Amino acid sequence: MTDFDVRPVADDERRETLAVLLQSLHGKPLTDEEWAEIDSAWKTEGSFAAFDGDTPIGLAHSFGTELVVPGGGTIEVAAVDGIGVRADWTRRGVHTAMQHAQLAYFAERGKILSCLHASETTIYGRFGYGVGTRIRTLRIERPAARLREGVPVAEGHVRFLSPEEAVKQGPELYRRVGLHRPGMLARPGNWWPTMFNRDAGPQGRYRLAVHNGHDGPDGYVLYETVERATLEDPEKGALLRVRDFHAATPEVENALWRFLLSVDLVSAIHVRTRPVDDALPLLLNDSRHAGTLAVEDDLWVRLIDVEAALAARTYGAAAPVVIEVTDDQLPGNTGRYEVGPGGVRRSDETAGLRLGVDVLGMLYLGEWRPADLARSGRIEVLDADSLARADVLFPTAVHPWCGTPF
Ligand SMILES: CC(=O)SCCNC(=O)CCNC(=O)[C@H](O)C(C)(C)COP(=O)(O)OP(=O)(O)OC[C@H]1O[C@@H](n2cnc3c(N)ncnc32)[C@H](O)[C@@H]1OP(=O)(O)O
Repeated sequence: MTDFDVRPVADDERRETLAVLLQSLHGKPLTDEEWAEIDSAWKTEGSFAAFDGDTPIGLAHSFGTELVVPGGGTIEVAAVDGIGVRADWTRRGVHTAMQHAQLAYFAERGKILSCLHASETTIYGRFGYGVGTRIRTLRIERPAARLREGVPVAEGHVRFLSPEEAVKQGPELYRRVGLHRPGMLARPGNWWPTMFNRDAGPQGRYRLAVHNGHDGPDGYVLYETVERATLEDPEKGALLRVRDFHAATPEVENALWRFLLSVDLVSAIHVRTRPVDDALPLLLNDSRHAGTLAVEDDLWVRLIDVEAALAARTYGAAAPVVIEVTDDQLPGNTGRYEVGPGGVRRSDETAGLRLGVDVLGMLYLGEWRPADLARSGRIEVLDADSLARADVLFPTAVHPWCGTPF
């Protein structure tokens, strides 16, 4: 018997449930003006809230979008963009109840996968989520860092867009960049007012620098500068912090790095959300000018329909393996699957590897080598040759990367 209820969020409960989420993240409720900006974009589809009587005490919010899988195909997914429980209600099963309702809903609606960025790594594993992609945080020392001679740089020029132009042109810019890595997400219409316009729009702190090539805009970087001068060091240049950085080709990316490195009165550049295999250190005159501050978990992946998800991606050239998957929350996923370049099917054969659905989420986009997950006890190896084949089948040539905050 619980002393709270969990149910879908009604239209007229959107603002008060969002206030609970913001409070759980130590934010303030939105002003009328701020709410007006996102009102029509903050939908309720796939969102559940917990109530004590009529009072909201927790929210699990999501929106629908598409995700690129290895091989370049896209699948329909739910992006869980906000989970929070009021601090005086935590550790009483509120989140667990909202998760169960939300996962069951995703399964009923035929979602193949759900994904999220986690505030803490200890929260989501128990619900079947695993670390599907990671990010690398880079810090670049200026003014010493510059591009090496011979680095291929796209022809074109970089121009700022005004906040009004940025808000209008953001969606088209992202579309032109294209979804070119596993792990990238399409950004639906409601993503822009809630995530991008807030930073790049008229009240935002960020500048949008767009690279224009022969065929028009083909990359952009959204950044802010933070003053670092102090009484003791009045000449210290600002910190340039990158928020969103996308380019259609490596050459355009290099052109945008060249631009960032050229901004005057900047002592360091900080960029948190780069792919693990980001090429920047290799582009510089001295690779030590780009230090890696961290490699962290980024997109957490939860397979909702294991068979459909496995069938949607491609695999490396090796003979198939049979894996045995366990999923306590969505037991229909529990079973054995034969996985290989020729396709995926349910199987009655003996399994070579045994793993939980959370670990399958780690393998799914290609970020991890199965051998590393076996060494850490996450995969049970029943047949060593299956593990060797899985090491060829699952990892991708480039690291998967999301690149979209939500
Ligand atoms: C996608 C995103 O939005 S990421 C943002 C997530 N939200 C936040 O970080 C906001 C602040 N935190 C919160 O709102 C809450 O603490 C939540 C949502 C993380 C957890 O909500 P709760 O209602 O307390 O979770 P619930 O009571 O269902 O606990 C489930 C289990 O997870 C554990 N757990 C929950 N939160 C944490 C945590 N932060 N660290 C470690 N364990 C945790 C609980 O101990 C419990 O374990 P048990 O079943 O073995 O006792």
